[in-house]
Amino acid sequence: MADIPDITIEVSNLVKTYGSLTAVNHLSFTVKRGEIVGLLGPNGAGKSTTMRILTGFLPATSGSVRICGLPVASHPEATKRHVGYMPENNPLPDDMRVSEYLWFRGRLKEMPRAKLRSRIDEVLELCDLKRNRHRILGRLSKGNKQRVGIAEAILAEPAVIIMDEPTIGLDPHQIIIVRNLIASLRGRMSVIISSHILPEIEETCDRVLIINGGRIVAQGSPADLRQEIFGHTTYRIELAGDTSGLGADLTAIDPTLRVSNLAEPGPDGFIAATLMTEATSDLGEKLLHGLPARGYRLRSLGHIQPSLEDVFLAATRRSWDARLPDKKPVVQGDSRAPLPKV
Ligand SMILES: Nc1ncnc2c1ncn2[C@@H]1O[C@H](COP(=O)(O)OP(=O)(O)OP(=O)(O)O)[C@@H](O)[C@H]1O
Repeated sequence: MADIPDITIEVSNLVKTYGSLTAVNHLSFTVKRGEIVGLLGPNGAGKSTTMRILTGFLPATSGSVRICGLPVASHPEATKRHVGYMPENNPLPDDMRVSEYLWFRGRLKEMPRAKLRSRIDEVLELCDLKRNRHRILGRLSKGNKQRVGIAEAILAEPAVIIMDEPTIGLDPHQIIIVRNLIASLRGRMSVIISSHILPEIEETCDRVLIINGGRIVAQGSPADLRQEIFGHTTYRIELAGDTSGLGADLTAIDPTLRVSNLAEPGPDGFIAATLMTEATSDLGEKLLHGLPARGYRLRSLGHIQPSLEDVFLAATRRSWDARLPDKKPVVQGDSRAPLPKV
């Protein structure tokens, strides 16, 4: 891996038009060596088009893509060697056996025979396919077929793996297996996956790019995105005691804490309260110590995070709002979508 640069994917001002439709609209981003990046977007956002340009299967209208420092447009063959690609609904030849297919694909990738034999054993092990190695592809379950697709993508140990909807149509058990498999590539290969299954992106990816209308509308780690889109964290607590000074007590615990909702006391005297903070650090421990120290009885404390789904919906809605022609120009810092209830 010594010859693999720190930045494995560089996308700069990428544009792809189909006739009058702009599917990818001045997209720019980079991916680091060993990083797992999720591409999220509604249907037609431009995810598959972007992935196909990255893999050299589709020419860009303008802009550039570099894979391991090489421009894809002028070095299509050399860059393909650095990329393992699993397209959406990965088509496999129904009449081949698993190991036969991997052998065939490895030879197409010009892997030396001696190395290929042991590498096939390795990827079969990694993808939990050993007991299926002699089975006919057409008779495999959907989950096993997806794993064969991943095995093929990682076979030649490329620096970059691109997977379009790798868990589409899988049952929850198979999703966990494929998710773990992708996570096992962290640090070794740069991985871009597109998915509609948001919890999966959240669990697997270091960073998320949210795409809408061919543009990036938000990016960052799931935690950064929550902060950027919602700008606050919410805690729900149940406490008993005199709450007339709760606001001041919370400020003493952390100046960013405030009460956003206080319910009526229940028959047992406990009150449910919702607290908000703009702090980026977790204040759970401060609350657990600080409230009893100020005379409150604390029965429960929960940390309510907006899900990545909330972030995704808010980010795409924000971009749609910003593009509406009858809207006032969007001022920086004023572009947030109405906050979903969290
Ligand atoms: N070959 C093509 N010719 C014309 N238009 C196309 C072509 N391929 C894609 N498009 C259009 O480009 C836009 C982006 O499509 P793309 O498949 O990249 O989106 P996507 O984000 O992958 O969507 P999905 O999640 O539904 O697969 C869509 O409006 C689509 O209809």
